Amino acid sequence: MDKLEEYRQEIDQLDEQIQRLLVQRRELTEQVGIYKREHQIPVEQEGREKEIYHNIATNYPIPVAEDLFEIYRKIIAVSKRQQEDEHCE
Ligand SMILES: O=C(O)C(=O)C[C@]1(C(=O)O)C=C[C@@H](O)C=C1
Repeated sequence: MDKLEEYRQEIDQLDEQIQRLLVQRRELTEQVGIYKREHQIPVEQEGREKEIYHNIATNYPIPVAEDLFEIYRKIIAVSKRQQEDEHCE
């Protein structure tokens, strides 16, 4: 097997783990959404989002942290949309 194929197999394995974790995260944020609805708490929690970005900035050097910020902006946007949709049900 050539080297490129080997790299891609490794990427596939990592992607499986990432997807599994993202689905677990999604299930949790769904529960958070239900809790917020029951307790009339707004979906968007700016302070919590800042904490998440702060944790990333603390754990990774700038170029890596910036890439992670970009990915997390999307993850959090999707989880807020999911919670907003639950709010409408
Ligand atoms: O912590 C929350 O309140 C969540 O709903 C989770 C989450 C996230 O996806 O991490 C989503 C929306 C909030 O604005 C902040 C964080």
